[in-house]
Amino acid sequence: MTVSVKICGLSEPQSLHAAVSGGARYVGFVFYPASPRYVSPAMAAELARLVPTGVRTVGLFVDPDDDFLEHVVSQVPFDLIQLHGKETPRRIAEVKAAFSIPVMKAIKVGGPEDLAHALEVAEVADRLLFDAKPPAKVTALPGGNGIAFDWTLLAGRRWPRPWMLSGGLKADNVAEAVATTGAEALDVSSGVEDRPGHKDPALVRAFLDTVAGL
Ligand SMILES: O=C(O)c1ccccc1N[C@@H]1O[C@H](COP(=O)(O)O)[C@@H](O)[C@H]1O
Repeated sequence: MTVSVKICGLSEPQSLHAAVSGGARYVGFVFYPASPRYVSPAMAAELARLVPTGVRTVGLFVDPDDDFLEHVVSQVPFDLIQLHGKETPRRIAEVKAAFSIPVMKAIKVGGPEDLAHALEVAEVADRLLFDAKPPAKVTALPGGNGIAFDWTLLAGRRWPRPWMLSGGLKADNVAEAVATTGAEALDVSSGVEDRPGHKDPALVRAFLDTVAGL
């Protein structure tokens, strides 16, 4: 089985190179200002120039308004917009219509009830992304927290859209994550960092090598 990988939160040429040379099929840039992985549109545009044909660029946003999306999208070419906030199906449809770029919507999974919501989202989003819902007591970002969820919730489930698994993935748990969920695409951010917001090229390569060996 070929499992594709998105390395998210890239902000430097070295880690971008490690991602694309190691076989990542997607690279993600974070436009959420409170994130340690935030990149300016100008920096993302420079990095996007280094992305070879065949690797897809993803812009990650959290509840963006149209002005902010326009500001970024006019500078950086994206193959996919990732919405990682509280965007409703209606808002997802608006973003698709306004920017003509496919949308991947993050579903925060805490329990089975969140998966019912995913079916509603799948009516409008082009792709789904399952991430962990941080426990209420934890002060956390809307994503990129290195927290995994109960993967058995996805076991045996089928979805009407292509989907990615994310949340707390790293080289030493990814085999179990894929075996449990059947995921054919993965998204990783903090699991390939040596400190918050800083990708370690060696960890990026180790993750990609592990996935390639599944
Ligand atoms: O990475 C971030 O900083 C981020 C900020 C705001 C929303 C989402 C973010 N990242 C996404 O979160 C998941 C899980 O990441 P991790 O591997 O557990 O660190 C992933 O889909 C990232 O794209």
